[in-house]
Amino acid sequence: MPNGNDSGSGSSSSSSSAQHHDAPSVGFVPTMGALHAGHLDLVQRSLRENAYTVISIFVNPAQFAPNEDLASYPRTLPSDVQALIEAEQAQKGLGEIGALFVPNVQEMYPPLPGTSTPFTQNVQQQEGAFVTMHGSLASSLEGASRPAFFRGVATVVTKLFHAVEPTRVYFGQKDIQQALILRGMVSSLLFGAPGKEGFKVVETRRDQETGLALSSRNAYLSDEARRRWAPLLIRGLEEGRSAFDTAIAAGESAKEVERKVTSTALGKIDSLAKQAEQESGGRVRFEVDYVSLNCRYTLRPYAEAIAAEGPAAADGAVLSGAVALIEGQGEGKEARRTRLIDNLLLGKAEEEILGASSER
Ligand SMILES: Nc1ncnc2c1ncn2[C@@H]1O[C@H](COP(=O)(O)OP(=O)(O)OP(=O)(O)O)[C@@H](O)[C@H]1O
Ligand SMILES: CC(C)(CO)[C@@H](O)C(=O)[O-]
Ligand code: BAL
Repeated sequence: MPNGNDSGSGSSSSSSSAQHHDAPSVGFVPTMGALHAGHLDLVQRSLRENAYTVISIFVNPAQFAPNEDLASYPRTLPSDVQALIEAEQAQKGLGEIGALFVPNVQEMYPPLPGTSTPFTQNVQQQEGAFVTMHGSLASSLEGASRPAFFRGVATVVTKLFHAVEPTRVYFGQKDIQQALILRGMVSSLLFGAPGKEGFKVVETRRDQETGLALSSRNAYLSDEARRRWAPLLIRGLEEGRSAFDTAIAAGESAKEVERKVTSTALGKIDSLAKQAEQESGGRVRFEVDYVSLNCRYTLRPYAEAIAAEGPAAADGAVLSGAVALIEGQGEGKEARRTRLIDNLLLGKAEEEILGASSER
């Protein structure tokens, strides 16, 4: 058991009425379960930096559109619990798991007093309070493809932060837009727990052999698609990163940098997609949703952001992409569609977002 002192590595400057100076620190890792090594990196980091770590597992219906995969989302609670026990046992520091919070829908979306209306995914029929981020951070990229997604995420995370009152919170770089929005929300809504300094973004954990970003939804992929074809997105982004470094070193204009980076990444993705389609005999195909180079602060398109915000926005950027991998199931069976997202933090973005001193 911790001795009641903050075992954190450096005390947070984010004290608030909810965070007494002598109270033990609480790290919080919100998840939707189906835990993998990426989630466990967040848990391990929290265990190292806090006296107590709280993990939540809640498949939040508000962030799924009615046509999305709420019903089929992987739910693996017994093995999740086992993975957390093992992560805690492997932990050498002082921190321990204080709680695993597994609420149900009724608890997270209680009917308003005097009513009994249950939660509905139909946004027009919803009752109660919901949190919406305005501006380019939320309307671009995933926000453009999944219009109710970030409203659902910001709402549930607000409720979770209220329930847990964490000192520090841990989110993955894999969902970079989510992390930047929630960091912005904490600042915009004057959250005390966590405070601004307590918001941590942890580097994306990848498959060692293929570089594929670990993701609960990878469970939808066949073994072959996961090994051979899904890594196409990160291959494309890596080519885009090289193009960024070359274009910046050559002093190209922001518009040229943006054009070269996105066209290089897209070119690589297209050629690998054609190869996948040919070599799989048409069983695997890809649809590109977006490949985009964006400002590391606002997620506005790179050149537009530099024109509006000045040259400081030029020294780094977020290069991200989303593709659907579609696997035919054989005769008479429906094709299975898996949405993959990934990103690279270019130039100064990496250090600024992940933190110079963080153990990655
Ligand atoms: N590969 C990864 N590396 C680091 N963090 C990750 C990784 N994958 C997910 N996370 C982070 O774990 C937290 C919980 O994510 P979530 O439970 O949605 O898992 P997921 O793998 O992202 O699932 P999905 O497939 O639905 O996107 C989020 O902060 C997310 O960014
Ligand atoms: C942050 C989150 C737990 C909110 O449901 C979810 O979007 C996730 O797991 O990334
Ligand atoms: N990891 C983000 C959760 C989602 O895509 O629904």
